[in-house]
Amino acid sequence: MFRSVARSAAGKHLLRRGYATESVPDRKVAVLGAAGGIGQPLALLMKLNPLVSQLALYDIANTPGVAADVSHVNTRSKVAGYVGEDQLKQALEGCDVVIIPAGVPRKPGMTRDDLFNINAGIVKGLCAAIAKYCPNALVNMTSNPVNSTVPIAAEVFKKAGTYDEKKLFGVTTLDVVRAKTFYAGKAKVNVADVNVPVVGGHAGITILPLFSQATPKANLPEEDIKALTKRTQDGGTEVVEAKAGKGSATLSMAYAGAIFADACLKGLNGVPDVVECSLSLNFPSLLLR
Ligand SMILES: NC(=O)C1=CN([C@@H]2O[C@H](COP(=O)(O)OP(=O)(O)OC[C@H]3O[C@@H](n4cnc5c(N)ncnc54)[C@H](O)[C@@H]3O)[C@@H](O)[C@H]2O)C=CC1
Ligand SMILES: O=C([O-])CC(=O)C(=O)O
Repeated sequence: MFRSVARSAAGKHLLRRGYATESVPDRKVAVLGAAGGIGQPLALLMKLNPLVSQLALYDIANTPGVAADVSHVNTRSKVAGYVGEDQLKQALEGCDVVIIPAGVPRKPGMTRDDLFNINAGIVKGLCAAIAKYCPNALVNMTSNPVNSTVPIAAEVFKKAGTYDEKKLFGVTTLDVVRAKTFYAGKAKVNVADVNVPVVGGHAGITILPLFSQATPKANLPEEDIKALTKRTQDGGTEVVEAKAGKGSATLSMAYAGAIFADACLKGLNGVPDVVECSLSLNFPSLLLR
């Protein structure tokens, strides 16, 4: 299991498109788990994205209120809230991108793997519905443990005959966001100029920030690189402990999820050279090594 780079398959004839609403195609995005700690700010950020024309907010509870609230923001997309399994079909039909932050977050003392029993079942059910109602959508898996929920989704899609490895992503953008922030602080460079590729998975030592490839170059000493690597790997735990039982990262995760979804939409729209790290099962032969 390792991380791949999501690239747009841009045809030569496709123009780089900006954000002018008149020129961008219609795109439907669904957020599953939209009433949660990540779901709500993510819904707002996707409402602010001019590449989205329809925004479907699905949860097992509380989405009518979230949808009514977000729908008043004066941006392009039309917002609809869907609540309960009976409305999942409507939420998913016609989707181009489905973002899944549904499931329980961890508390201090837990690992992401401790969430497996509950979240595996949630993700399995949602992916079965995706296979049925929007089999061509890009799926941005956010629910933890991402290292396991992505393979679960892949198996559900394989069983349904809809699996496309290029369309299933484990959202690891928060590791990139953290690596960029921590590196900029240590290297004393403008964070807006920083790029740090992060490969691997999304738990502990499977998170591999490549500070040797970071730009702008800073020639940090080995001990600084080690400390930055550890802080990036432990970033989720840092937030879980600071929240002291009230959940895990939500705001920074919503930001990261919105960045990754925006990259997906740009890729679908044919924008060239869109590059974001994500967990992918694209190269299964590497799993055997
Ligand atoms: N990939 C990453 O980098 C990160 C992943 N996470 C993960 O994201 C997940 C969500 O975290 P939070 O939003 O903080 O949790 P939360 O508990 O605040 O929200 C989760 C939402 O999922 C909903 N939900 C539960 N079962 C559902 C189902 N069957 N269908 C649709 N919605 C359902 C709940 O009603 C709730 O509104 C957790 O598993 C957490 O570990 C959190 C931070 C970063
Ligand atoms: O640590 C957690 O449980 C949530 C998460 O994945 C992160 O913040 O990276």
